Order: sequence, then C-alpha cells, then structure tokens
Amino acid sequence: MTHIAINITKAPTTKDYINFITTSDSSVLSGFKDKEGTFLSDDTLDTFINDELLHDDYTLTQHSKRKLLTLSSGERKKALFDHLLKGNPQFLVLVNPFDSLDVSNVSKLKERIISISEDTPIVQFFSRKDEILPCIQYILEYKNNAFSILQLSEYLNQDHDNDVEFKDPLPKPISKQAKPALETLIELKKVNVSYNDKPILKDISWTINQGEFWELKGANGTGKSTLVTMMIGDNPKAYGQEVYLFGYKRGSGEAVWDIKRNIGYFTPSMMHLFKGQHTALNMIISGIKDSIGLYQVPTDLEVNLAKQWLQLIGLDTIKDINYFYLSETNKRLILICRAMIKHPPLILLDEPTVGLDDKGAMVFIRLVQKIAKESNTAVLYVSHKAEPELKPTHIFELEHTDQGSIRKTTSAN
Ligand SMILES: Nc1ncnc2c1ncn2[C@@H]1O[C@H](COP(=O)(O)OP(=O)(O)OP(=O)(O)O)[C@@H](O)[C@H]1O
Repeated sequence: MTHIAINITKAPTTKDYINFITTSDSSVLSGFKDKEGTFLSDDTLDTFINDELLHDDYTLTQHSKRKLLTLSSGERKKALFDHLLKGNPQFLVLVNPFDSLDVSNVSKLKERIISISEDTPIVQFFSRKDEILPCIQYILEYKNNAFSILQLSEYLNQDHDNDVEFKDPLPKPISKQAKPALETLIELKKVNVSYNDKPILKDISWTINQGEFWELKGANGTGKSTLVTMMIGDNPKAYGQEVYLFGYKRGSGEAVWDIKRNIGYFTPSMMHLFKGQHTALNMIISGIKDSIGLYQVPTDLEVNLAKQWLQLIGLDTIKDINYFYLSETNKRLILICRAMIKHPPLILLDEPTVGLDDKGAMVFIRLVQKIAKESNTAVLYVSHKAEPELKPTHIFELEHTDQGSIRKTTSAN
C-alpha cells in the first residue's frame, strides 16, 4: 500500500495535486489511478456546517443532537472522521489533519489513521514536517513546472530553511495616547460558564496587565474559545459576572467597540476578510483606521510609519504589490503589523501559525517575540502546537474537571 504526503504551503492547489495523483502513470501512484478520494479537511467541515445552517441537515451530529458550530474543534474533527469512514473511502485525503487538536487527540487520530492505512491509501497534505505520518513513504513535489516524487528520506534531507531575523527596532506608535495607559487590561474574578447545565468553566480568575506575554493552553474542549470570546466582548455569558475589560465592567452600558478597539485580534480564519485589491503598504496603513483596505488619503506620517513596519519584516521592496498575491506567511506578517501599527493595549493571537510551514511559523513567532519584548502591548497567544521559539512570560492552562475546567498551576519557562 502506497501513502504519500504533499507540502500544502507550496503551489499548486490541492485539486491540482489530486488530479495528478489520480491520472498519473507512475507505478508509485498506481493505487490511486482513476480512484476517488474522500477529503478530511476544513472545507469539508464547512460544507457540513453550511448544510446545518441552511438546510437543517444534522448528518454529523445526529447522535449528539448538538449543532456543529457549538462543538469544539476536536469534537468537530472526530464527528467528520467518523462519518467519512462509514463510506469506505477508495483513498483518504487528509488536509492538515492535526491542526487544532491537542496532544492526546493528535495521538488518537494518528493511531486511527495508521490502522486505516493498512488497507486504504493515504494522501496527506501537511505544513509542518513533524506532522508527517509514520506510514508515509513518498513526497510529491511541484518544482520547475513539473511534478516529482521523492522518497521521504530524500525530502527530509533537503535543506529547506534559512534563517530570518528582525534587526530593526519595533516602530513606535503614531501618537502619544491622550489618556494614561491602563495598567490592568483584563480581570476575571471567579467566572463560571455552563452550556445547557453542563459546566464548562469553574471559578476562573485571571488578570492580564499591560505588557505581559501570556499563552493560553488546554486540551480540546476545556473552554479556551469560551474564555477568549468573553475577553473580546463577544460572549453574553460574561454579563452578571465579574468580568472587567479595559476599565469597563462587562454589562455596565459599554459598547462592544469600547472593548474591541483595545485589541488587535488575529486568527487564520479571518484571512478571508482581506480579499480586496489593496497594496501591502495600504493594508498596514488601514490598521490605523481599523478599516479593511484604505478609503482615505493617508498622511505622510502614516505612510512613513507603515513603511517602517514593512522594512522591519523585510518587505519594503514589495510595498506596492497587491496583498492578495503575497505568500501566506507574508500575508500574516502584514496583518500582525496592521494590528500593531496603533500599539493596541492587547494583541490576541488565536492559533496563528495553523497552516504555515516550519519556516513561516518560525518567522511569525519571532515577530511575536519581538513585539512582546519591545512594546507595552500585552500579548495573548492561544495554541495547541508547541512552538519551540515561543517564550511567554506567563501561562494560563485550563484543566478539565467534572465541575468545569479550572486553572492548572503552570509556570512559564
Ligand atoms: N454555544 C454552545 N452550546 C453548547 N456547548 C458549547 C457551546 N460553545 C461551546 N460549547 C462546549 O463548551 C466546551 C468548551 O468549548 P470551547 O470551544 O470553548 O473549547 P476549546 O478549549 O476552545 O476547544 P478546542 O481546543 O477544541 O477549540 C466544549 O465541550 C463545547 O462543546
């Protein structure tokens, strides 16, 4: 049985690769010839979510009677996998299968896939090398306008990554704030959350102060997203509890914008919001006005500041290139600069490296480290993937109990 892997961060599209695999005359790919693949991917999941929303079709959750959108990432992936396997796929296409899964769910899914791989061919699209499945024998690459098949060992021995450093200092904010900066940004006191009588969070107390660098950790379903939505003013469960956000007690008549303007937020799923025809430079400038794209003529000061950010990330030579055509890594670096140009009190990064390759993730993390070190902006980083270069000063870890998740005592390195 042949199993192959493909680096998803390299062009062309997944569809082009699968077309090649199913039509190629290569003897290595004979197990895929004229077969139809079954996709375990976020796109497949989105189709089921749309079917729920638009057609009340609850195929994936009919046993649990829950909506897909209310399941945590790990729970959704498991529901999809269980459903797809019932159809006895001719071959399985796994698109970044371990994204958003905690360590224990990664190893459970890995075991399951390995057992399936005994009689079902696998195509794995990956972005991080350490996620390549142990059953993979070959890597399919597209280089110099042609597909080529390499032995896995040959691929791993290639020299992929060269080093990147951000040498310039972090650009300063455009103007001094009129009000003195808040020392305590977020304070939760003994917060409890439950859904349909199921306890999710139990007695959670947490204070985030100016300039601190936090990582929020916890297994799938422990309530990280629930906590994050409370902090960005998006969760009504915060009302009536002691939740203080940027000087406002939640539910004291504040507008949601009073909270959101303090936060530079980034998660990969928001990339689709930025599809307009805007230059790299204008994308960064638009962060000053919090608009998507630029609709006012910027001042010279604003243009110069955005150029400094581009220079910091080594993209000053492509300032006039359409953002849409940049690499995934460069797009994300630009969105972080866009979020940071105003030096907001807090930037919140929710699984920001999902979908990036090893080098992209390394570069991204280095920029985050630099921001945490050289600015007064507090950083809150939410993730499952252990990033070797991520060095938060504080860790908030959730631990599941029958009464809801509690804070586990964890200290940063
Ligand atoms: N609107 C809702 N209705 C019912 N249950 C919900 C709702 N939102 C979340 N939950 C449940 O609350 C629990 C915590 O979910 P949450 O998404 O906050 O966890 P998480 O730690 O972010 O998980 P993951 O790492 O998998 O993304 C899960 O069991 C989830 O199913």
